[in-house]
Amino acid sequence: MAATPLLEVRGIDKSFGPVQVLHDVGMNVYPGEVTALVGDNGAGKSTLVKCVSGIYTMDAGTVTFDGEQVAIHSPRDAAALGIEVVYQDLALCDNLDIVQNMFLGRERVRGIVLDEPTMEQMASDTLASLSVRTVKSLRQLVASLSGGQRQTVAIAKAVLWNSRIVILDEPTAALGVAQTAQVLELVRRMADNGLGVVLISHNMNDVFAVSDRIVALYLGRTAAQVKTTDVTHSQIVELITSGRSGNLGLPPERPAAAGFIDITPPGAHA
Ligand SMILES: Nc1ncnc2c1ncn2[C@@H]1O[C@H](COP(=O)(O)OP(=O)(O)OP(=O)(O)O)[C@@H](O)[C@H]1O
Repeated sequence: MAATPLLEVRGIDKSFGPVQVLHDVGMNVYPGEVTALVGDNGAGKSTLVKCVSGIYTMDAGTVTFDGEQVAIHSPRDAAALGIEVVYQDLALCDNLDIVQNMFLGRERVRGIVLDEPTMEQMASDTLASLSVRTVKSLRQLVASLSGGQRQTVAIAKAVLWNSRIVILDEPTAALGVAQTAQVLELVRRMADNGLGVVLISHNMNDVFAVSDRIVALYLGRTAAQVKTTDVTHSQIVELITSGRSGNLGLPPERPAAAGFIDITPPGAHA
């Protein structure tokens, strides 16, 4: 596990008109780790991710990437840093095959024709790097894939672009037990390959099965950022539902009002 965050967001405020949705939000994402982003419906998870991925402009706050403060004004800025988001609807085209989907909008060309062999090789290498064995042919239409396979293609598509951080929005929400296990394995493997992975999830089993850290949002504020091994299911549920957990033993010098709480003892990140 890394000592230095790959992505560090601090003090993010975001309002829609008169309604402030994010208040002084902070989150660290470490390379080689899965950071679960949890919170009740409307807590601000999607809004935070949209700020980090350049879809929304934040009203205040800083983003540090790889130790340098950066400005993310558009999805293009985020992609240039290697931040990719896999949304719940997956945005795959049913009438295209796996390779076509993975390169959609970023096709490789040789001269005036598409460089199919290179794209196929890159798609194949990416799936192999993730140890994906569930896809039979790269030329299969996405329409013929199961939910888990579609999720796999969407994740591989995000990983393909020299990504450093991949943010997954509820990747197992529509999946059965076996497919959920496969996708969680994939999530773990991405982190093991050195990526910083952010997993938005309402499913505490998934969160505890695969994450290294948990960031809990409550009513648009960071209620806690903790190592997964330092907390229990019920403490996280308490944080999600009330914004506090009496059992967490938060240090008094870092009260909840600071908006960013990391109960990991200093030096224990490594
Ligand atoms: N474009 C928008 N305009 C106005 N309000 C918005 C907009 N997007 C989100 N909100 C509001 O911001 C708050 C946070 O929403 P957000 O979608 O970020 O929460 P979430 O934690 O992702 O929830 P869920 O788990 O239900 O997806 C909600 O009260 C929501 O109604």
